Amino acid sequence: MTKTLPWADKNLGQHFLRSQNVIDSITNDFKEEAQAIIEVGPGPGILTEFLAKHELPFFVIEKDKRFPEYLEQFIPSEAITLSDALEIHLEDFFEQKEINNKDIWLVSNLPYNVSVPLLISFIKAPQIKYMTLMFQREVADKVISFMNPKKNKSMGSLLVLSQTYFDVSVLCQAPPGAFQPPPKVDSTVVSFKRRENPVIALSEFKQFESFLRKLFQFKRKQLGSVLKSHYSPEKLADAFEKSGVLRTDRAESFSLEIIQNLYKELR
Ligand SMILES: C[S@@+](CC[C@H](N)C(=O)[O-])C[C@H]1O[C@@H](n2cnc3c(N)ncnc32)[C@H](O)[C@@H]1O
Repeated sequence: MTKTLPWADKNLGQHFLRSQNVIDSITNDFKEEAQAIIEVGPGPGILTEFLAKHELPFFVIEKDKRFPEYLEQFIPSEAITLSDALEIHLEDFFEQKEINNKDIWLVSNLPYNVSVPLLISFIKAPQIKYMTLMFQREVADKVISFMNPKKNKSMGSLLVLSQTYFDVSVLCQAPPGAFQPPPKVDSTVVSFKRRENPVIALSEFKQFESFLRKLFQFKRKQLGSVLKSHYSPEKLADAFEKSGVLRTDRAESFSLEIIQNLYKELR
């Protein structure tokens, strides 16, 4: 960086990366198959500087008006969209930028307060084939923790949605000292690769998400009582039998496969 870092705006979740190891882990996660790159929340351009070295169409979306003057050291002003990423419809955005037919790698050191809704919007955009995302560790645990498919009790919507549509793996951990200013929490970098043939088609995302909302609303309650107001007793009995679950089971302990099967039986 040639310019000194600006002061960090806490309301925008600003913690700038300073660990070269973490910067390298993220930027080295580049896949040769990627045909375009998007960075969300580039800040003053700590990752941008490295990402811009690939000779691919590259666009960034940043909310803070102070940053274009920093980012323009590395990318042309036309590549910078000054906006709230949550308000952007990604598929329209890709079309405007003429990358809607490309396989996109999306990179983001995510602002913690908006990481979950942003992740959902990334999952829904089919052009995004690869992602390298930094999360607060607790959020990363909800995406990836799946140590024992039989005993796991942390099953939830975020894990199901992420892993139905992507293969996910942890790239590295980032302690508070990896950032300036240091956050109060640990962070985790997660790598995502879109599944070519997901068990539930992306076109059913909305319906699947709404099923998961019902399923996990009371995830410690027995399945039979959680779902009884949404489906007829016959339909439920049939779906439970075909998916190999009991009405006394609790959704928090299901495997990904059981949840996908249950959805398919009940849709
Ligand atoms: C954790 S900082 C990361 C900065 C830089 N990429 C880095 O790794 O050091 C998060 C960045 O996201 C930006 N940001 C916060 N909310 C945003 C939103 N809704 N849309 C776009 N950018 C946002 C912040 O201004 C900040 O630049």
